[in-house]
Amino acid sequence: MSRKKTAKGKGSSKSPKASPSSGRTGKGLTAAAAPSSGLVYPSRPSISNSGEFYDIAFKVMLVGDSGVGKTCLLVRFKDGAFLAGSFISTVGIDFRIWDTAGQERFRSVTHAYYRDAHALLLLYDVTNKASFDNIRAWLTEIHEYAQQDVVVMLLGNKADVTHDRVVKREEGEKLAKEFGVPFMETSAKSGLNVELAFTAVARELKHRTMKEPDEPKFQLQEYVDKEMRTAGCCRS
Ligand SMILES: Nc1nc2c(ncn2[C@@H]2O[C@H](COP(=O)(O)OP(=O)(O)OP(=O)(O)O)[C@@H](O)[C@H]2O)c(=O)[nH]1
Ligand SMILES: [Mg+2]
Repeated sequence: MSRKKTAKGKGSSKSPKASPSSGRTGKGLTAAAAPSSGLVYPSRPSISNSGEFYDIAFKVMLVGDSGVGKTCLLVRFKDGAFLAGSFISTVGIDFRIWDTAGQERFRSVTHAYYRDAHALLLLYDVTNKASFDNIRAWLTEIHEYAQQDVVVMLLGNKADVTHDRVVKREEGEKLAKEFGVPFMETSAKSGLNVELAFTAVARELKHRTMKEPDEPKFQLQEYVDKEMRTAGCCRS
């Protein structure tokens, strides 16, 4: 999603806007506090941990009930690792990665961060029916607090679990269709579709930003389905 610049780069040629803060979530996705125009043109290029520069930054957030695996999904994407064992619930907001807390008591804090988010990855846990049932409430909340054109993708996480699964993939697909959002199942444990979830959102955001007026819209769900077919990974 980000266009790399050389270390000598001085930001975009378009009029620069100061970005209050920025942080890298990994692999080309840059999370930043962004103006509501949708694009971030930092006064100086964002620099990643690996020393690469980017001149476009998007703010992507992970949301969903406590325990659905938001932190694990991000850690898997960023570090390629799985946080097994004890569950350390996120407190408030993790600024490093724009990972939000799912617990109700932090909701007022996380609302404040929706406003300038460009994309939201909305997670439920396929082994937790309540987390799936709460998706409608999450979508209502997103509608209320986020930008109208925010990119939302629904993710059914913990797809690696078989015996304790209580939400079928078809149910996730149906709900996503009802709300007109793209959907896929993921697993922070096995890595299933994790990279794809982030890159698909990144492609959508980049396409929106770069697209010529007469160019057709990027079809996120089509892209995801095609990628999954190519990988031969997840459709039964
Ligand atoms: N089997 C399996 N377990 C997972 C997966 N993702 C997360 N978990 C487990 O689920 C628990 C909760 O994961 P977290 O990532 O901390 O959940 P969270 O959504 O960040 O929770 P809050 O920070 O409270 O909002 C942990 O014990 C993880 O090990 C997954 O894909 N598969
Ligand atoms: Mg967390």
